[in-house]
Amino acid sequence: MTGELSPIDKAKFVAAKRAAEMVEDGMRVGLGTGSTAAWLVRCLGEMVSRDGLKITAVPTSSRTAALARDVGINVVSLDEAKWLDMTIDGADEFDADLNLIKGGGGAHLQEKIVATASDQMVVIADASKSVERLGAFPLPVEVLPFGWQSSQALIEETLVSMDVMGRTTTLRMNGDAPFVTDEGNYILDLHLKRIGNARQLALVLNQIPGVIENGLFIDICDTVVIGYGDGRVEVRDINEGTVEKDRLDFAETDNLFTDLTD
Ligand SMILES: O=C[C@H](O)[C@H](O)[C@H](O)COP(=O)(O)O
Repeated sequence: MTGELSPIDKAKFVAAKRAAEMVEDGMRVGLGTGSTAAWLVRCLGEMVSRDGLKITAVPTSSRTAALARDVGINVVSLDEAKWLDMTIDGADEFDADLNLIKGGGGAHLQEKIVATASDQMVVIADASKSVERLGAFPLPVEVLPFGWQSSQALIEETLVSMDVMGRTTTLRMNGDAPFVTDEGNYILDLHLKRIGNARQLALVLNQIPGVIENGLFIDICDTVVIGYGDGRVEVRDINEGTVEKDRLDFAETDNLFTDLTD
């Protein structure tokens, strides 16, 4: 029962459930990665099996693909789908302009490709992801394993030249070995504290040899659905501002997803 969920899980769940309502029959939908996106996949799976919703989905990671198949969603590659009506994904941070940091789960490369191949990107997040200025969450940068230390040195030089507050970078680990992305690359996490000019940093980082993609999503997200621990949901649109506030009818919900793990 959702009543047994922690407030943070309930917040993620209600955001995902509200976003799932935006999906219409026949849509081609990009499915994000992470604990919040996993709730969405479960919600959509329920709508497919219970209500006969017909969608074609493009997952943004092997984890999401496995979960989507598991819950009965029709999964295709992005090249098969070609273009998507909507992508729904989580985020590690979002600011007032709906710019994002993503990649906490190391999936931001596929996520950015899928989101930018979509008419609309909807982010689902609990309220703790809302920030005034991006950067408290370490910025993930996917790098080629070949010469990754040279790429790291160049990234650190770039941070100094841009006068960024924090300049520490760390190789993401998975136990004793480097964390490896779905594409076989490494992740460097940039501990910046506060990013002054996120737009410029996003462009500059991607110029560095060996850098595949950074986790800044600038001007990509259209809508954020924010969930709260008491079941409230808020919807913010990039053009119209807050379009829905304090909706509480998600407070008591179905007996769904008790065993969700990500
Ligand atoms: O690489 C992972 C993704 O960008 C996630 O969407 C992001 O880290 C948010 O994940 P979660 O919903 O688990 O906080």
